[in-house]
Amino acid sequence: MENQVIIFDTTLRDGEQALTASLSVHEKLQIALAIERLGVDIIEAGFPVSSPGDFHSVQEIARTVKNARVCALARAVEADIQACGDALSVAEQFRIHTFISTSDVHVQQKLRKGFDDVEAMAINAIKFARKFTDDVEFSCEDAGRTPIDNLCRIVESAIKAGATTVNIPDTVGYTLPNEFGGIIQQVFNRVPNIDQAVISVHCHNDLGMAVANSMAAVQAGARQIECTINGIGERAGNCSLEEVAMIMKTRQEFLGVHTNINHQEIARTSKLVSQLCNMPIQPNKAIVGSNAFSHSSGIHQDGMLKASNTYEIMTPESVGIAKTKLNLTSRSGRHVIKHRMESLGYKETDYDLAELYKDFLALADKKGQVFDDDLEALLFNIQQQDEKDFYSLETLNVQSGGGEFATASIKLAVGEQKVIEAATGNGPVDALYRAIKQAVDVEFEVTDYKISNKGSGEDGLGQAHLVVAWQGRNFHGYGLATDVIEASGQALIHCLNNISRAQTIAEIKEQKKEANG
Ligand SMILES: CC(=O)SCCNC(=O)CCNC(=O)[C@H](O)C(C)(C)COP(=O)(O)OP(=O)(O)OC[C@H]1O[C@@H](n2cnc3c(N)ncnc32)[C@H](O)[C@@H]1OP(=O)(O)O
Ligand SMILES: CC(C)C(=O)C(=O)O
Repeated sequence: MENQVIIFDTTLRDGEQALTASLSVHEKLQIALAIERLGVDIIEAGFPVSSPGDFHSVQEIARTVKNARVCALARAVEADIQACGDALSVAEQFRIHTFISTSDVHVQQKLRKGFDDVEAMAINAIKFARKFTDDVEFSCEDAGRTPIDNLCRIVESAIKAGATTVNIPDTVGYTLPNEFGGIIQQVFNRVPNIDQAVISVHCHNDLGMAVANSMAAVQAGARQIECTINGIGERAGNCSLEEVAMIMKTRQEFLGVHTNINHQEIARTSKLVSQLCNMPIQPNKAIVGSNAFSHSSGIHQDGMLKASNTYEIMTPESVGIAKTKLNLTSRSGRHVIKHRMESLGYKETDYDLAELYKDFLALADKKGQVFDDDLEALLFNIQQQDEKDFYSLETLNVQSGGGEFATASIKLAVGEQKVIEAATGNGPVDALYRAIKQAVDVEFEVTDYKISNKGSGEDGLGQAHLVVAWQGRNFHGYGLATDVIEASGQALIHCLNNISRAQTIAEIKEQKKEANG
């Protein structure tokens, strides 16, 4: 049996059906070109009869894409097939994909026909499509719920009528992997002319089994998987392309099959589709989620530092992601802290690991993830332990709401002095930050500001995270208070104190250098 699995991408057809905003022709072309670069074999570009816009984009994609075969979808209706033929004829080679439902519920309730009528429509549609191209795919919609005798009967008739690919969709994501694999197996065992067509599968993810069902089908002999980037598609989506591609790469020895996918293109194709389709990717999504190659707990991080294959079955580089991330959290251990300090340029003799780790845990318990800048700030704090904070916010008054601008007045302790300032801004935080900037002699720039809540209900606290840039370095600060404006003020003061400590350390280093000649 052929061991290449054909990857049929339907991001622009089934994926596009689930979008809330329509994609322009230019955006669809951009996606098609990225998918072509990814190395898919077939691109299903749309449903030309559905609108002039879709007809035009299918035509543009068919005209432009050269390294993948372009395909378009049609009901078992001649006008739909004619529209596919017209849109695709600009390409040298193309595929027409026609379909009709075969399950009892669809045939009786939706199409309001008998199975014999449906079979006749399928045969007619396939024969008509063959007038435009010799590459015709036929799908038995809702095959997963179709009585097996009917399924085998229509597959045989479709192949006899000229279908070169026959697709068995689990349209509503209903089957279990061994059940779906069993259906494919039975089709192979019972359809006499099965060797004259490629058997394809198209699984939906309503019960989260689209990928597992597709892989079970491949193990039963299917040689085409229909899938989408990031698994987008009707309802809970389709089988995710990046997942099946990486399963077949990572478990190649076990499965004995391969694809033509350029795996290193996966991450950037996924980002492009997510951005253009306005469909964010969940952080824990396999392969392309922002957490897919991040490790957060001490035991895992220690393992990763000793040998990355302890916790990674594939490398981030293999899918085009720059590198593994080791997140510093209160579940991290000493090994990763030491490693991170090394990467920040500190030798073990520059600090006391036990002391730094104690402070790190206290901070991580309070704020969740600890960043490199926080870690350095902790070190500065330890080195300057006897010195109290240079800046502290003593009082704060902010007025905002309704008017054109907000005002803030503050009393700030700056070393031994008390400084009073007031400023206006386009919002309360802007006014407050302007007042603080006036009170301190530091040229900083806020580069990131995030507010989140800790806890819920009346006891909930506002937590502000801030990154400010000063002299080419980033300083991170946070503030926690019941009032989000106060939390924002504390976060900036925290950054300023970290800058002040960095300044002092730099001065001490400079003095030492001068003293040593
Ligand atoms: C499982 C899938 O994802 S299938 C693909 C789904 N994609 C789409 O539907 C997107 C594009 N669709 C459209 O633009 C429109 O639905 C069109 C142009 C196809 C049809 O529009 P309309 O003519 O207004 O019909 P409408 O969508 O309301 O109803 C569908 C009709 O097609 C029939 N139909 C559904 N599937 C098929 C099929 N495979 N073959 C033949 N007829 C079908 C239905 O029975 C219904 O017919 P009826 O009008 O006699 O009751
Ligand atoms: C048209 C077919 C392939 C389909 O989208 C489905 O059954 O989900």
